[in-house]
Amino acid sequence: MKSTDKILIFAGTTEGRTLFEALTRAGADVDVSVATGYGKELLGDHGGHVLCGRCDGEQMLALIQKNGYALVIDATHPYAAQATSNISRACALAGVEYLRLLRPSGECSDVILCENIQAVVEYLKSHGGSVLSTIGSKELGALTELPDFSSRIFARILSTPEAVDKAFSLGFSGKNLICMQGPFSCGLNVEMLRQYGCDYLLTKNSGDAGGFDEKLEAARQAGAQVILIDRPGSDHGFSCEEIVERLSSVFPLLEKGGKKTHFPIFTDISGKTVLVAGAGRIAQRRLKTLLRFDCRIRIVAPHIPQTLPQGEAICCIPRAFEEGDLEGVFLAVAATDKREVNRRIGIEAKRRGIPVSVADSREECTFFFPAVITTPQAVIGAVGSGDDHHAVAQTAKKIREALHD
Ligand SMILES: C[C@@]1(CC(=O)O)c2cc3[nH]c(cc4nc(cc5[nH]c(cc(n2)[C@H]1CCC(=O)O)[C@@](C)(CC(=O)O)[C@@H]5CCC(=O)O)C(CC(=O)O)=C4CCC(=O)O)c(CCC(=O)O)c3CC(=O)O
Ligand SMILES: NC(=O)C1=CN([C@@H]2O[C@H](COP(=O)(O)OP(=O)(O)OC[C@H]3O[C@@H](n4cnc5c(N)ncnc54)[C@H](O)[C@@H]3O)[C@@H](O)[C@H]2O)C=CC1
Repeated sequence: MKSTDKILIFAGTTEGRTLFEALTRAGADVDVSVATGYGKELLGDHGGHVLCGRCDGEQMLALIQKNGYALVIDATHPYAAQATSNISRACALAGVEYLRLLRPSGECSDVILCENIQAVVEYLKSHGGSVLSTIGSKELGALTELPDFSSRIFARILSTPEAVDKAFSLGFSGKNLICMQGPFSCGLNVEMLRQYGCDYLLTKNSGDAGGFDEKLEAARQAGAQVILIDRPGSDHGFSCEEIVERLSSVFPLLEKGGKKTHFPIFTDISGKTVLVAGAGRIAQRRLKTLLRFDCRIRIVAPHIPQTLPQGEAICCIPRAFEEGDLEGVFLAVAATDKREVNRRIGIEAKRRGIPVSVADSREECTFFFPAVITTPQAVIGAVGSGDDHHAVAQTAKKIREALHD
C-alpha cells in the first residue's frame, strides 16, 4: 500500500471514528461510511469524505469499485454480523484488502450467557424479575414476546426520534424507557438499576469503549444478575492499535490511538512574567530553560532551595501558592508535588486566559512544556502527544547530540 492510496472505513463505533480522525490527520486519503445521520453527526468535521446511508452487499461492491479503494476497514459494531459479512464479501469480489477492526471482548464471569436475543427471551419466560435492557432499540422487538414485557422490561435506548418511535410502536411506554446517550458511568448504572428495581442487566459483550466494564461492576454493586448476549462466533479482527501499527509504516504521522499533537508556537517572552509554582527538581529544570529566553520569573514555593539561580529577573515568594500569584502573568508552570495545588493553578490560569503547563496532568495543560534545544541558528522545541515523555526526552537527546547543543 502507498500513502496516496484511498482508504474506506465503515464506521459506526468509537474506534472507527477515532481511526478515521487519526488517518485524516496523518494525511491519508480516507472516506468514511456511516449508516445513519446520527453517526455522521458524531463524526464532526475532520475533513475527509463522509458517505451516509445503509448499503447492501451490491451497493458496497459498486462503491468500492467506483472509488478504487486500496484498503477497506470494517469498523462496524461487534454485533453487526450482516454488515461484516457484506463488507468482507464485497472486498473479496473486488480484490481489495479487508481489515476487521474489532475491540477486544470484555472479561467476565458469573453471567448468564445467551447465544442470541431469542435465547434471552426463552430464559426470561421461565425466570421472573425486572430487566434493565442496555442492548439498544434494534432487537427490542424480540423482548415483546414476553407476555409481561411492558411492566418488567426497562429499556435504555438512544435519545433519537427513530429509537423512541420504534420503542413506542413496539408497545413500550414512557415509564419503561430511558432515552439517553452514553457514556454511562458505573455510578449512573447502579442508580438506574436501583431506581427501577431491576433484578437483571441485559447487555452485549461490547468491549471497553461500549462501557461494558461499567455495566458489570454496576450490576455487582446493585446485586443484579448480568444476562450477556455472546458475540457472533466467527468474529475476529484487529484492535485499533494493531491497525495503526500496520499502517504507520505508510503514514508516519499516524500515532498510536490517534492522539492529537500540538502545533508549535514560538512566542516572545522577553520581559514578561512567568509564574513557576514549586521549586523542586522539575521546577528547577524548567527555570533553567526559561531563563534562556530573557523573561522574568516569579517562583512561589514554601521552601526556596539555596541552589536556585539568583538575579534580578527572579522573584522568589517563600510561601504556598495563592491565586493572586497569577496576577500579571504571561505563562504559568504548575510544578508542585501537590495534585490539588497543581489542579487549582490549572483552573485559575485557564480562567484568566493564561497558558499553563501542569506537570502532573497532561489533560489539564493548555500548553506542553517542551524539551528545548538552542543553537546559534535555531531554537527547537520538542513535545510528543503527552503519553511517552521518555521518548520525547530521548528524541531531544539525539537532536542535542547531532547539533552539539
Ligand atoms: C504533559 C507534560 C506536561 C507539562 O509539564 O507541560 C508532561 C507531563 C508528565 N511528565 C511526566 C514524567 C516525565 N517527564 C519527563 C521528561 C520531560 N517531560 C516534559 C514535558 C511534559 N511532561 C509535558 C508533555 C511533553 C510530552 O511528552 O509531549 C519535557 C519534554 C520538558 C520538561 O519537563 O522540561 C521533559 C523532557 C525534557 C528534556 O529531555 O529536555 C520524564 C523523564 C525525566 O524526567 O528525565 C519523566 C519521568 C519518566 C517518564 O514518565 O517517562 C509525568 C508523570 C509524572 C509522575 O508520574 O509523577 C507527567 C504527567 C502526565 O503524564 O500526565
Ligand atoms: N512534567 C514532568 O516532566 C514531570 C513531572 N513530574 C511531576 O511534577 C511534580 C513535581 O515534581 P518534583 O519537582 O520532582 O517534586 P519535588 O518534591 O522535587 O518538588 C515539589 C516542590 O513543590 C513545592 N510545593 C509544595 N506545596 C506547594 C504549594 N502549595 N505551593 C507552591 N509550591 C509548593 C515544594 O516546596 C517543592 O519545591 C510532581 O507532581 C511530579 O509528579 C515528575 C516527573 C517529571
